[in-house]
Amino acid sequence: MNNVTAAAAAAGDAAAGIAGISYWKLFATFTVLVLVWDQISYIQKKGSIAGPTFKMYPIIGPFLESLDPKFEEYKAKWDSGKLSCVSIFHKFVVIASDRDLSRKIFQASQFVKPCVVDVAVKILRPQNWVFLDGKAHTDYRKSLNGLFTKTALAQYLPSLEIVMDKYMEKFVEYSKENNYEPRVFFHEMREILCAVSLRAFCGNYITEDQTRKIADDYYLVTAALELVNFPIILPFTKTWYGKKTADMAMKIFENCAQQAKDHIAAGGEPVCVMDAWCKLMQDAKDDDDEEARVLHRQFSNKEISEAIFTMLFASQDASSSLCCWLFQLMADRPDILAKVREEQLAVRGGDPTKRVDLDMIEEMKYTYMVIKETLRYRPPVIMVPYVVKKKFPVTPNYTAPKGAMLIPTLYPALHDPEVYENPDEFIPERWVEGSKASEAKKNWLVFGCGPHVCLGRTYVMITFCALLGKFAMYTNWEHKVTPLSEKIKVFATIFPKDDLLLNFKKRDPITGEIHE
Ligand code: HEM
Repeated sequence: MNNVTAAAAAAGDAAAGIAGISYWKLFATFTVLVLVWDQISYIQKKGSIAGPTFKMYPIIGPFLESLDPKFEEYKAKWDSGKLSCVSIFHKFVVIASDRDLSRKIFQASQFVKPCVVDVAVKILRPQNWVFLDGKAHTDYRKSLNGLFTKTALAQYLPSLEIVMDKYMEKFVEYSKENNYEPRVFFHEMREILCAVSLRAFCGNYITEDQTRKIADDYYLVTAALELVNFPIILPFTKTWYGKKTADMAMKIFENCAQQAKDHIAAGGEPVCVMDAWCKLMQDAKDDDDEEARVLHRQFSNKEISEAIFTMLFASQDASSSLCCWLFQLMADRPDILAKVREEQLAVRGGDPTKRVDLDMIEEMKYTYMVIKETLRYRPPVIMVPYVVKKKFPVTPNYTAPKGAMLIPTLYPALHDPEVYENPDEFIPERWVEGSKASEAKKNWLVFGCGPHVCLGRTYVMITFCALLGKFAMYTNWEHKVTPLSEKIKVFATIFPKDDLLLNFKKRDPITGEIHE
């Protein structure tokens, strides 16, 4: 007898006993029916893919484990089969750990759309563009793409460099206060990334106090939007604090949007994302091209603030993750850092005070490879949850049911030994032009692919080349290696498990001398 018929037979027996019994028996029977239904439903949805034969814990499934996700448990799941599954409460989750299946899911917009936790709609607001699907989403994306082209990014770089300079001083100062003993830098890395992003998005319209407030409180949003969270916002819960923080940030952004509109209306040059957006709107107003007028219609301050919040939301955790691993890896591999330093002086023609620009960044070939390898070795986003809109034949043998969560993974494709020799080693040189790794475009899933591919992917590469370059020249940092440094902690994205113990000192960019 197979599992499905066994469960159905049990349901039949239970139903037969209902007549003429007391309330508690009725209750017990009802409970049994629900439990049996839960197992049958799971077994049917699971079909032939990898996963437990029955739900080990009825109804809840591995809910308790999912509250504290462990990288090793995810990895074991990926290794269990190209498609595997798990069921938590009524949610049936299918995980694809194969490169081609992941790509297929990312690109199947007729069958899937990004999955957001119920509470995200309340925090990011229902009318937010991230919840758009199909053509409406593609059109909105077209209007945002112009804000992240290389030409647009070049305009933001000078003000980003000022933020980087300030944080180099700060990091040295923090270390001095701690007598240059290694201390946790996880929070400081999140702070610098938040400050850099907010300067890129809002320019000088956002004050330092506002930036600090958002940077300090932002983790409340991450915590509120964890995959497993209570869907109703009750006072003083994680989601309540998350919503308060998001509302506070969007209020600030609304105000910045008006200032950007005024600046562009007065003939000012764009120096941040909001400026660039207002300029596109202004130019489109007088444009003969109907499409340009539609794409760059007059967006309200509220709309701009909500879109900017999604950019912060999308960038903050992933960029902080990259930053933590990058500084850890560079400290642990002085040979690689020495090459970065050499290149940084060379692209400035030996003058370290030369301000960074796009042409200079395009010459930073080695630094670029270091960033790329960090993203491959420790991809900040390891999985992206999608939801099935209509029955989706993922393989000839398996159709994902409507309503299931379908999760393409990124990590396995980026550690594929057939493409990346010794995938668990950090080797920037594997990215030289024409190499096997650089030709394997299909494996490069760090930023996803398809209609929702990361909006900030070029921005990430450019800002991190600038950031690493500046820190490498002007500071020296040491990393206290612990048994947990290389272990992975999952907090939306991935971080070193010991929260990154560092100290920073000033460094002379020409002589390499280190000062206390
Ligand atoms: C290391 C840093 C980053 C990583 C690894 C990363 C990765 C990703 C991934 C994997 C996705 C999902 C793609 C898909 O479903 O196909 C995504 C989406 C997105 N990212 Fe990033 N991201 C990073 C930084 C940023 C930054 C700095 C921004 C700022 C603008 C940004 C904006 C977005 C947006 C808006 C989306 C949603 C796009 C859409 O739905 O159309 N990301 N990112």
